Amino acid sequence: MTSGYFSASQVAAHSSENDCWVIIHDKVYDVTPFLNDHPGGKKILLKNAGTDATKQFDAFHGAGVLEKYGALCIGNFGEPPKAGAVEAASADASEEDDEMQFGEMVPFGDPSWYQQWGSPYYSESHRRLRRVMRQFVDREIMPYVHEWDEAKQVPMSLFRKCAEMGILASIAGTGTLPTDYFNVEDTILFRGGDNAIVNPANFDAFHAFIIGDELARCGSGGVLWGLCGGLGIGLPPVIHHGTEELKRRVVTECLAGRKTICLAITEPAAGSDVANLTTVANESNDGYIVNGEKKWITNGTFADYFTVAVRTGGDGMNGVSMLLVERSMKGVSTRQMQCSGVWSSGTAFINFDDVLVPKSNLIGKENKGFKYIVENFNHERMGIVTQANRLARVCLEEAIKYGSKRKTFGVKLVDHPVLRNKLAHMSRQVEATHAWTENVIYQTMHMPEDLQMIKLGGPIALLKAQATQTLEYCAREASQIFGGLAYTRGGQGEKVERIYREVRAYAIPGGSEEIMLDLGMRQSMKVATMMYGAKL
Ligand code: HEM
Repeated sequence: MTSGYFSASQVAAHSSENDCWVIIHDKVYDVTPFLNDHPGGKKILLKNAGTDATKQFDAFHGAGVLEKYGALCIGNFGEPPKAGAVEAASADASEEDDEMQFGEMVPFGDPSWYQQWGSPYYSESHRRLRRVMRQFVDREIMPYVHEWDEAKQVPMSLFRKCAEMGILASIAGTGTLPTDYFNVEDTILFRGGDNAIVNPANFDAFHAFIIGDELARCGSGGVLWGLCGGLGIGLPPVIHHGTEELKRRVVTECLAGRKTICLAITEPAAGSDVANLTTVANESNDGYIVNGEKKWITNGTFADYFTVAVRTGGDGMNGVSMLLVERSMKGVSTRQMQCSGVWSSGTAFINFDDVLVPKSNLIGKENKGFKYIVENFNHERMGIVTQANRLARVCLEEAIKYGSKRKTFGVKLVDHPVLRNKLAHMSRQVEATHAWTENVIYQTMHMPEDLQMIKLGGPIALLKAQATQTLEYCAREASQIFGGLAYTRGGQGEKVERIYREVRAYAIPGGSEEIMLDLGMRQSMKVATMMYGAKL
């Protein structure tokens, strides 16, 4: 893009098939090389050639299109700014960090603390972080999501960019930063001590929440699972229980975005019933010989490392261990599964065929694997809650934006009471889920860890069900509002169509809604009687 300025008459002079310019949102685009490729056709562009086509453009396109086709932009429309105006504008921008207002101000399109509501949870560093994360997602992720989804993979370059930001360390860090395994000074978010966007010494669970929430604005469970689905659940067991050698090698490489890891527990027959898994690791002189199959393994198609639940002992949960299997080991094979959603996350079927794994790849102690798996459940479920509720919010935001421009029978969609009723039900659920999430996050920061396992397990299970049912509701209602546009891939209904297909990828893994609801109540009843003395 150039920074030149063009007047209306200059643009009007370019209105032929060989030389076609249009003005959209005060920018000038030379669409000549794009005429034959325009999905809406050549004619419609020529009809608007040389004019300000903002209104027509907005009627047919989603917000990300201009970002994606930025190369067509040749300059600005109108008069160049007067001297001094640029400095004044940048002074305003630097003050923005302190502002209570941030985002597009679509009602309920962002959490309430973005819209001038007070909150005890957030300070200046949280406000700085949301701004930087938003820029990152808008530039580096949002324009490419559809492409990655169709290609069924996220590029490795995204992992490296997220590592440079410091995002990978935040995802793997279960509420704190694993600073022993990456250099904070190499990251954009955490370098510079007191002058950092977030001083690593002050990093808290709300910073991690903002990172997850802002990432999920991309509107793709595939990208989110692709980036976080292995790292957030496969790496913590290594960080917490791996040998120093494993940590130095594996954790460091994964946090640098050079290698990827996944968690392999679920099996074709046992499903997620860990106590009944059948993948075996038999001890031999040289290590363990692993045989078995794993299914629905997120990131399994591309991961370099597999944190695998294996049977090393007798039946039940006390015979389960965790082993780090490496793709480079002979006998490991993976194939992509064809799923209804989260396409770019690399869901895999995995075969282990006489894989020899050295003893040094044992994670923690033999037959203690079940404990290590359960330990990370709360963290995993809070990650799902964060993503699911933001995806629900994306559906709401998209529906409000689309409903505010689309007219039927001469009336905007949002002016039909029946439509507003849908938006109202979406809004109240998203806001309630967000407030409950913040409350639980606050508890994770102030409650001793051993108590968290007991007291928060039930509420977090219920919260997971709350978030995924909110997502299901919002995806459905947004699809109804978008009509045919949410029934086709790409275009204006792109996010809603994709999210609708991805609902099950949130409602089932990490504990299905049915199990979460039952566990949530059972656990809460137990805590009430045993810890608070309720006479039930
Ligand atoms: C820089 C200029 C433009 C670019 C880069 C562009 C790009 C695109 C893209 C990528 C699509 C596919 C759907 C989507 O991803 O949203 C599309 C569809 C379309 N565009 Fe454009 N477009 C431009 C200008 C215009 C203008 C000025 C009009 C005038 C009305 C127009 C009318 C349409 C129509 C009617 C469709 C089909 C919508 C549908 O399938 O529902 N486009 N355009």
